Amino acid sequence: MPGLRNEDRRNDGTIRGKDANFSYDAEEGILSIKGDSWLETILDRSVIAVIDGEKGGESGTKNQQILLLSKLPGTRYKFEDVQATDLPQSFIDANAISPHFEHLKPSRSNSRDGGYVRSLYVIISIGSGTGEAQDFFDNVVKPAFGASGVQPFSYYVHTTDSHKSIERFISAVILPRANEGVSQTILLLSGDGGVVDTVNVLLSSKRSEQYVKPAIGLVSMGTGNALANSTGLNGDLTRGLRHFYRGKAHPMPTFTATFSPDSEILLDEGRAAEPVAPPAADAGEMYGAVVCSWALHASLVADSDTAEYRKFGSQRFQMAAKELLSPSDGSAPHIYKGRITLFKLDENGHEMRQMLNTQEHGYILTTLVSNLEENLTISPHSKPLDGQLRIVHFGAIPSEEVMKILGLAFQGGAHVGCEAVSYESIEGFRIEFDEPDGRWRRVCVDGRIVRVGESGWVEVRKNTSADVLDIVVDLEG
Ligand SMILES: Nc1ncnc2c1ncn2[C@@H]1O[C@H](COP(=O)(O)OP(=O)(O)OP(=O)(O)O)[C@@H](O)[C@H]1O
Repeated sequence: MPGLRNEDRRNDGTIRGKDANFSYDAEEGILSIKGDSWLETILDRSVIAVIDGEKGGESGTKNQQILLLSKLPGTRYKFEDVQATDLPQSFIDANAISPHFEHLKPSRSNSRDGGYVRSLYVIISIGSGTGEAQDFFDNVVKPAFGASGVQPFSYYVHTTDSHKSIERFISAVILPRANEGVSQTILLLSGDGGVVDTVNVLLSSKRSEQYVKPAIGLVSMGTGNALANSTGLNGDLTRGLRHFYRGKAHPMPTFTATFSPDSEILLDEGRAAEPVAPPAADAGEMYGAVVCSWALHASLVADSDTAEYRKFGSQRFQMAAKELLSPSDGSAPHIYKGRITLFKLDENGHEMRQMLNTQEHGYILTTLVSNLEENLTISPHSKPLDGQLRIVHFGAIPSEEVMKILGLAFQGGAHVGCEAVSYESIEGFRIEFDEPDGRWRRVCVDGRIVRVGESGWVEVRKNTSADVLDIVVDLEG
């Protein structure tokens, strides 16, 4: 790498108490370690962070810690606090713990009554994905915190005990303190659901003048992990923990979906429902950070949200899509009917409305993120946290063509080049449904399903003024 002195990349030092020669390949992110009769390599992608010590003693030796994660067979991980001296400076720089992480260590100076003020929370969503969150906390997060000076007495752990658990915790603990002006950080071990629950509580509640946005770190434990996959949090081997140690807080883009009064959120695999709108209100609001869709996408998310389908992980979406496109009873795939109006800005920044010229639809989805799953690039032009709402739409086209388009979405988002697909940046949209059967009026807001009332409507807009939450991400990493 130009500009680097050789000793930045190559050093003699020690690791785990043994003499070693280090050489660091900054392009590949690989530290090669040569001992007497052994060799080891450490990938940046497996390093949560490096903590650099002070120079000490007459020799001027520098002590360092590498917080290292190794994947064991199956879903388990091993954390190691590797003690080293005189690591190459370029390796330290590429993996250094963020100065912002220091704020997570409590100090008496910000205490209220001589004790420590706890403003770090860990939420373990044990229902996420395939249920790895508790194990990851016990075997990785807790020891990594300990190794970096964040002791158990200085943070509060909340383990979920129901699907309402995160919402209740945010309402009862985080929101009141944010309204008192306390700066809080939450490490969330969950899928998108935990973030969306947090966004919904914060956006739907009254916030005081003193409100201080909480910051969340995300350890991705879900099935789709759209947020983690779209912000780069899943780009390493630490499930996002590396970003929590090395990143900075960035505003989290969100949108509001407003529904006509008799719309209901479906619960318990569609067997139960609760109204979106409070009683007597003329509309109900929900908030999202990922996606709002209708037609094929919403139907496949809804149909596949059963205990039976969930066993198949993210495969469940493709299985449900197949059934919708080629129903096993031999019937034709459904054509979704409704009027769609897009809200866009003209060149002077004024909002204008554009009605789609077809009232028959196959797919309509608007999103703030690039990837709905690791390999499903639904919006290839979206950049991490860019705050742009983008729409993907196609009309009623044959199932074979739909399959082809969906397949291209798994090839880096090539579907947006198809003639049948329209793809652009918008401020929002409105759908007025023309569907007598409630099954085809199901709308997906970040995985939750709303059945819009008959002849009802939904309006989605990105939130340009309400900025209620930060997310800790290392966008340069
Ligand atoms: N202890 C629990 N009991 C019942 N439900 C829970 C519990 N913990 C979490 N849940 C629920 O499980 C669901 C998990 O959602 P989450 O988004 O975290 O994971 P996912 O759906 O697997 O991933 P993704 O949204 O990224 O695809 C949420 O609805 C959450 O409220």
